[in-house]
Amino acid sequence: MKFEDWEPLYEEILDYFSFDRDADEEAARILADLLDRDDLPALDTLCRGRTVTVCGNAPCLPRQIDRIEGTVIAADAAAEVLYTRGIRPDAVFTDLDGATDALVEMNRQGTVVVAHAHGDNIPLLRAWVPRFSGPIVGTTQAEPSGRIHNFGGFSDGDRAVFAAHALGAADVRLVGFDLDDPSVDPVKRGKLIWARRLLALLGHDL
Ligand SMILES: Nc1ncnc2c1ncn2[C@@H]1O[C@H](COP(=O)(O)OP(=O)(O)OP(=O)(O)O)[C@@H](O)[C@H]1O
Ligand SMILES: Nc1nc2c(c(=O)[nH]1)N=C(CO)CN2
Ligand SMILES: [Mg+2]
Repeated sequence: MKFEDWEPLYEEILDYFSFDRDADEEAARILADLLDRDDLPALDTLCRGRTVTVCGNAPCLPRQIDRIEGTVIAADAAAEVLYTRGIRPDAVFTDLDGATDALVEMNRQGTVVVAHAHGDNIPLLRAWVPRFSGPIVGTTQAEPSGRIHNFGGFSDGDRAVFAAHALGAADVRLVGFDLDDPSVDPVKRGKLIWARRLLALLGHDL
């Protein structure tokens, strides 16, 4: 999605959650300074013309693992659910609130980390980004610039789906998405409401 098409949705999201655009922009600048590389070509190769399965972290994910096909992209903590079951994801979209040493190890083995900067994760960016030795791509939900990309989408899972489409995946499948999950807290509930609206724009009706 082009930023000019994303920006009105982004403004609505900022308003909905009372997030601060200046803080998001500051986070993007900090991430740009922390990164010495842009492994977008690796992420592009994983997606372009391929079947891509994006794994969300709903409680149903373990039961749906047998539906995974093609390139495996995990949304944040879904990566560990997969890894502990013998699947190392090809890429992980994360704002680093679910980051662990296991993600550093997956990245060392070749998993592309797609690290997202926003106004509420600046300390996490500083703590984790320097630890990744493998392929890494930086994203923002604000205006993209240089090596900091914006494919559209908001939460880790829907950003992964937006990126797969933007990078020319032939088919994008979703597993581990339960947008009516009653076990989530109110902020997460809001994020899942937005996920449903955003994913519908790409033809994923969940
Ligand atoms: N029922 C669900 N509970 C949690 N995540 C879900 C669910 N359904 C889909 N997802 C997707 O899986 C992603 C990763 O989930 P995780 O529990 O790791 O969340 P998170 O890192 O706290 O999310 P975020 O940082 O995006 O708020 C979410 O961002 C969301 O897009
Ligand atoms: N400012 C801000 N932006 C976000 C946040 C958040 O908590 N704060 N959570 C997100 C979910 O991945 C995505 N973007
Ligand atoms: Mg997260």
